[in-house]
Amino acid sequence: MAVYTPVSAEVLAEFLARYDVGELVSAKGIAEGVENTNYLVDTTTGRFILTLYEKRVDGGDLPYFMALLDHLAARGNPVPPAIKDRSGTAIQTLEGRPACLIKFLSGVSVSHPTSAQARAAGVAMADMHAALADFPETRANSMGVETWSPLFERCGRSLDTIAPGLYDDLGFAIDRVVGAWPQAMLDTVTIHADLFPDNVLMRGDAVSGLIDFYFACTDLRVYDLAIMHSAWAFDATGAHYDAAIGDALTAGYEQRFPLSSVEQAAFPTLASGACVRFALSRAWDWLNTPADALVTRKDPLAYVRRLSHYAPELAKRTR
Ligand SMILES: Nc1ncnc2c1ncn2[C@@H]1O[C@H](COP(=O)(O)OP(=O)(O)O)[C@@H](O)[C@H]1O
Ligand SMILES: N[C@@H](CCOP(=O)(O)O)C(=O)O
Repeated sequence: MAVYTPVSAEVLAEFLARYDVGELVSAKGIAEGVENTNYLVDTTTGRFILTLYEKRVDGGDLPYFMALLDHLAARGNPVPPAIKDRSGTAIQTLEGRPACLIKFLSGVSVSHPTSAQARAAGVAMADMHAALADFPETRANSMGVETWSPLFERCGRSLDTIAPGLYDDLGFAIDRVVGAWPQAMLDTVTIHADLFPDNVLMRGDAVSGLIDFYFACTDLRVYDLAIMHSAWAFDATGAHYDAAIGDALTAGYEQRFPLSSVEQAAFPTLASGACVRFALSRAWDWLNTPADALVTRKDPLAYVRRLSHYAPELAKRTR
């Protein structure tokens, strides 16, 4: 579930009165998602998403995210900008939380993408990177390479309660990946940094929406592709790589941004970095979310296992 902050019909109707969006017809909490509270809101003029930003999104970052969405939407990318109220304000406060009313995009996120869908998603990422070439704002990656060792140490030996030996194995992988990180050799641009299948809406084989930009930041362009590749091209256990999906995704991306030999050589390190980054954030959540919480915890080991594909030399230390 992802309704951390309840909003009553009365409070929502009053909130919507700030906008030219008609009157409230219905509102339902959206179960998908883990970070924020999301409601599907129907009014007499249309459908919207109401998002209340919970603890992981810093309200101070919202102007950056909203400027990014406006920039992409203005260039024809299928992203949902925030709706502005009558005074031109997009970022509001509701029930003590930062909140935005957001354009609803049709489509569904697919659990098991086909090659055609993976290819279309790769094209959509490339289109997004092209459109962001002249986006002037920057934001440091809050889950970037320099944050991994500190987060790892904060998890500490408790990692071994997730799987025996995980502290040593993940520590070994982090040292190797951080030591090989190709920061200075590659383009740094604005990236999505979390373009998992659940953040891509599709209608058939066409991408109808890219959502959830709340990790967007300034980082290596091909790292964004590596994150996407690691998220799309494996089964849920992380043990089985699907080359058809991985290849289709990359081929779609390369229609616009063919990978240079330097980028190709760096790709396994970038993808291993993605494995480390998501293994760590999932492990932190695993250790800090009560087992009976309403949020479904995501399996950190599914990301540790992916390392065996990208970095076989680390495989003997990972499971
Ligand atoms: N603009 C949108 N249009 C349509 N559906 C959306 C939109 N934004 C979010 N959703 C729906 O809400 C769900 C959760 O959104 P998401 O941004 O991924 O939440 P979280 O940040 O909590 O992970 C998505 O899986 C999707 O079903
Ligand atoms: N994609 C991340 C978690 C971030 O959750 P999201 O619902 O905001 O995409 C993961 O799978 O670990």
